Amino acid sequence: MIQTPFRSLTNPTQVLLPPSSSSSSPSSLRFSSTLFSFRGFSLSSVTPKHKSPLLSPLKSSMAESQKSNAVVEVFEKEELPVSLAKYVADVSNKFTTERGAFTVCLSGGSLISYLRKLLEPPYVDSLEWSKWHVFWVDERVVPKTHEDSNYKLAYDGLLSKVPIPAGNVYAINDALSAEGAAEDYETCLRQLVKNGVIASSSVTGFPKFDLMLLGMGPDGHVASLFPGHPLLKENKKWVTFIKDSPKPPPERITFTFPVINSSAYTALVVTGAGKSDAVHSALRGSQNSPKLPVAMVSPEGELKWFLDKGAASKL
Ligand SMILES: O=C1O[C@H](COP(=O)(O)O)[C@@H](O)[C@H](O)[C@H]1O
Repeated sequence: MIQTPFRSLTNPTQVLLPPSSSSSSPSSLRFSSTLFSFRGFSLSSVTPKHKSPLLSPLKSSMAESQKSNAVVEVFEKEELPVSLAKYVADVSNKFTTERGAFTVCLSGGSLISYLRKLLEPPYVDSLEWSKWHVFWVDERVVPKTHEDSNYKLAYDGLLSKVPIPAGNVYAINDALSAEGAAEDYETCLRQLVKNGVIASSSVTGFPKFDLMLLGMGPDGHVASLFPGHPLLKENKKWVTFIKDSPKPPPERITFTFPVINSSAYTALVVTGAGKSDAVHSALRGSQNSPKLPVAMVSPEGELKWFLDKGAASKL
């Protein structure tokens, strides 16, 4: 399937962060005081709600790793979940219409609470939930009933409240070891690619999920891919495991970067001043500084950052 640019993701209440115009950046970015565009994808209807220092051109460039198909938006606290719900709904509508299925990957942590507006009108009644197929970007190797389970978090906060068929929710097998659960999950994904539920990237050969919803830890980790960990270099497996996660619980399974970076649409949802250093490093860091995992998110499709003012405070 050929992906066409998706053009209905604007919201007139957001502040945009301009990429640098000086540039050792590989991107072909244009910036004016209220809009910037990527590969001709122009956010021309965006009107900033308030004037922000972020709107003045900055000298530094976007980190080399962040491709030109990235959009960064900074939201007022209450507006982030509103805009995120619209974004998810737009991507869902695109894929349910085009191919009769929507494959979406969830992270754990704070992300789930930012999806809360999907549970309200118009989305709760209008989305084609029966066509959703839900996966986890990463999961902790604990029983599904455990407080640390990303499945439980998503089930309690979202999945139990919408009519997604149980068979379309792909939780890990929590009876297996970390290694076994990762293998089992990859086998499941391979089967779903074979029968056409999950698309396949013609560029990378890895599964191409319709939407990847990522969070980020204060240390810059995404999924369960932590700074300096050898798993950052995994380039063959689709799903792998970690037994020494610096953030508890220690045993987890996680998508690898080739899978994360093959997705059609990716949202990186990052809030709080405690994450501002990592955000700065990813978006403004010099090409010579060590790359945080979040800076390695560089998808084949479109990447959109959803930041609050705290997370954006050092940009
Ligand atoms: O451990 C994890 O942390 C990250 C970030 O969580 P947050 O609460 O700081 O947003 C999350 O994206 C990941 O899925 C989770 O397993």
